[in-house]
Amino acid sequence: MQVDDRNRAAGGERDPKPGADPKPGVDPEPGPDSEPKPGSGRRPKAGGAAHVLGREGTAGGAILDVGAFLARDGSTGAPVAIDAENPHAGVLVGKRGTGKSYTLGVIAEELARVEGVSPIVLDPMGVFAGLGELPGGRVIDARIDPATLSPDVWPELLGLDPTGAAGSLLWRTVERRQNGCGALATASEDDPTSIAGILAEIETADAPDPVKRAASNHLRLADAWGIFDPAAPTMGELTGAEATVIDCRSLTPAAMAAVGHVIARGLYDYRIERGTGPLPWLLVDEAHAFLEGIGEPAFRTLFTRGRTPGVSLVCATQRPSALPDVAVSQADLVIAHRLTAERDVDALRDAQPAYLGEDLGRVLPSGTGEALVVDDRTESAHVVRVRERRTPHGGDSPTASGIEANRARAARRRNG
Ligand SMILES: Nc1ncnc2c1ncn2[C@@H]1O[C@H](COP(=O)(O)OP(=O)(O)OP(=O)(O)O)[C@@H](O)[C@H]1O
Repeated sequence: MQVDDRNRAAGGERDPKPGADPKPGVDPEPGPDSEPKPGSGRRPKAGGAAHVLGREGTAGGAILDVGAFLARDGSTGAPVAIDAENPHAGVLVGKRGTGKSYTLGVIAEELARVEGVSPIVLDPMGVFAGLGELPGGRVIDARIDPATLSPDVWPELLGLDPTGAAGSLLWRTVERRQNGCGALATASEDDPTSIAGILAEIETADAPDPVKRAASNHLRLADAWGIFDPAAPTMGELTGAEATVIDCRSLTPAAMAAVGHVIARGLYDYRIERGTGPLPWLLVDEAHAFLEGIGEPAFRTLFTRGRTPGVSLVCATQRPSALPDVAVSQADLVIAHRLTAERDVDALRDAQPAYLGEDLGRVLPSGTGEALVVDDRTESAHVVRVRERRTPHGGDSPTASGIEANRARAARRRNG
């Protein structure tokens, strides 16, 4: 492991990175990263950032100001930034209350200021609403177009065995309708891919009544999640905004997996097909909730191949052991707040053995807002203090009125 000991070596005994400034304190000479790119209104200036994580050398380009190096005595040193010029895959971990959501919010704020990128936040707790105050920022309800779910994922999404009678009836029905060759596909006044259209098609299917009933009941239950909407924003619309928060409060676990699947897969496919427009950064809080079921393979793809077409991903979770094995091992940026559960420390260390040593549990910083950042590009690790938010952070304890608002929101979803 190579540890940049400019303020505090994460690994203690390990060698500092060759060529790194061995003196604790502020790097006196900000590199060329401090030059803003000409002609870019939103592009943040580096403002003397001494160290850019996720970027080799001193090449210029967009950066995200996230905080400052943290010294052993608790003082802060040179500014620390994250590269935003290139796509990245990151994981952000830490036990409850250590600052994961807050740090994710800092990254989103910074991305919203960068020209040519578009942050999209999956917000399961409603703590990112403050980002809607950013110029061009918006908070939208979680909605997905049923047509964007391929026929094979429907049985699993609805908890049906794809090889069982009801699961395969559903699969075949969705397939026929998406191909425009269902019996009612053209007769229905509804969008042929709507839930109502699929239900109507199942009614006319040549299948035993109990099988049709089972498929229809599961479909109606899913409809009550309130997320299916043929007019849901397209990936082009999502990536066209300065910053988008997708409000996923009150969604069931299956609905979260569906939203995660559609957004993660959709952004990847969109970039593969179009290859133009702002580069999406998908920021996912409580990521383990979205990576269940049908969500998992879509995120796995983003972790392993997302950077090639230009999709960045940052997944925050208090349970790194619940992420797919590729998540931490493929991440080129690991931001670790305090972790105490042995299995979570192990998951982190096992996936990044080259950088994180046996004493990882001991060297993770303990203060709120402090994090160990592992940078795969420069093969180094640093302890940083994350800067304060510019927009309100909504991570406060739940209040009775907040819970009531959640209930009302869930009811609105159910009633369309
Ligand atoms: N960098 C920071 N600067 C100042 N305050 C911070 C910072 N990071 C976190 N905090 C404070 O700590 C609180 C908890 O942070 P946060 O909500 O991000 O925790 P979390 O790790 O996401 O917790 P949970 O897992 O419960 O969602 C915040 O409400 C904020 O007040």
